[in-house]
Formats: sequence, structure tokens, C-alpha cells
Amino acid sequence: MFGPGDVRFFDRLARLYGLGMPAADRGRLAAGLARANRPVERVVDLAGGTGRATTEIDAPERVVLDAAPGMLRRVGERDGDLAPVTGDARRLPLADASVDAVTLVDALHHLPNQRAVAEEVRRVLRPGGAFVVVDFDPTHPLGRLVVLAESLVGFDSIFTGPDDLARFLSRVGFAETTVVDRGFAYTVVGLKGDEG
Ligand SMILES: C[S@@+](CC[C@H](N)C(=O)[O-])C[C@H]1O[C@@H](n2cnc3c(N)ncnc32)[C@H](O)[C@@H]1O
Repeated sequence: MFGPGDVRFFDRLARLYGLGMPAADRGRLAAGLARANRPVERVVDLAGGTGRATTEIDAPERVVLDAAPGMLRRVGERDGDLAPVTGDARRLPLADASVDAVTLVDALHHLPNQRAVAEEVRRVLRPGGAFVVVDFDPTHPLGRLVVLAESLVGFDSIFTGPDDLARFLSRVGFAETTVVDRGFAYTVVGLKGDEG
């Protein structure tokens, strides 16, 4: 129903997600990134939209990657230090083993073919790099409301909750997976092993 070009829709959604939560997102992202098994210099915020969550990340190089150029045009207004990159999460325009961490905030269920996305993330991560996923938890009463509302406009989550996502990341080849945080939103981290 909605594609990556629906700038106004996603912008409103992102603003809604951001309502009173920037500090919470900052904490979740910091806790997730702290699990990386290497220094976190270069972070790619996947499906980062207008950079709402990217700006809460503490790292020297922060890339906002999104399929919608209209969303990315707003990134510079928000934070001049963020680097916007247009690209599809299923075919990342990034070299193998070129990134220390990939974040995906409130967007997992917006992406088609989550297996392809997870495999791509693993490809671009350096050994010990972290895939940090923050999303609404369908097992939490408030999270369930958001997930239900989103499913009504066509975004269905294929994961029943953070444990299911952690198992999925293990199956895709992440060496170590951890549920870092639960609640209205959860944080799940998958680490790329040293063997790639
Ligand atoms: C809910 S919004 C952005 C959320 C953003 N991470 C935040 O927290 O503000 C979901 C984003 O997914 C992007 N998107 C959808 N399909 C995509 C794809 N195949 N590759 C990359 N981005 C995609 C949309 O353009 C949109 O910006």
C-alpha cells in the first residue's frame, strides 16, 4: 500500500515514533552498540528515513541509508554531520566488511524480504560488528497496539517478538544474538563472527 516514496506518510510516522522518545532511543541504541565486538567508528542506520534516530547515535561516522530520496533530503536540515545515502536494504550499496554497526529502528516490518536484508547486513559488517534492531514489541500491550495499527495499513511483522527475531538472526548466520532490552520497544543485537 505504501512504498518507500511515501515521504509525508513516513515523516508523520517517524514524528509519532519520536514523540517524547528521543532519550529512550538514544539509550537503546547506545546499549545495543555497546555489544559490538569492535570499536564502533562507522554506523549505517538502515531505513533511517529523515535521520530521526540516527541523530541519537554516538559514533564518528553516521550514514542514513534509505530507499526514499525524499526522506533523505530532510536529513541535512536535521543534522549536518549525518551522511545520507540512497539505497535498497536488500542490495546495500556498500562494500563487504566495510561497516562496524548497522542499526534498524522502528522499520524492520517496513522492509520487504527480511532474510535478504539480514544477509546483506551480515555481508557489509566487519567481523565483530553489530546489527542492532530496535522495534515495537508485539508481546507488550502498548507495543501490540502499534504493531496492530501498522498492520492495518499494510505493514505486517513476520516476527512474534524479540526472541523470535533473535532466533531468525542466528539462522541467517549471526554468530551471537542477544535480546538486550524488552518492553514497549525491544532491542535485539546480532553479532557477526570472526570468520565472516
Ligand atoms: C518508519 S520509516 C523510518 C523509520 C526511521 N528509522 C525512524 O526511526 O525515524 C520506514 C522507512 O523504511 C524505508 N524503506 C522502505 N523500504 C525500504 C527498502 N527496501 N530499503 C531501504 N529503505 C526502505 C522507507 O523509505 C522509510 O523511510
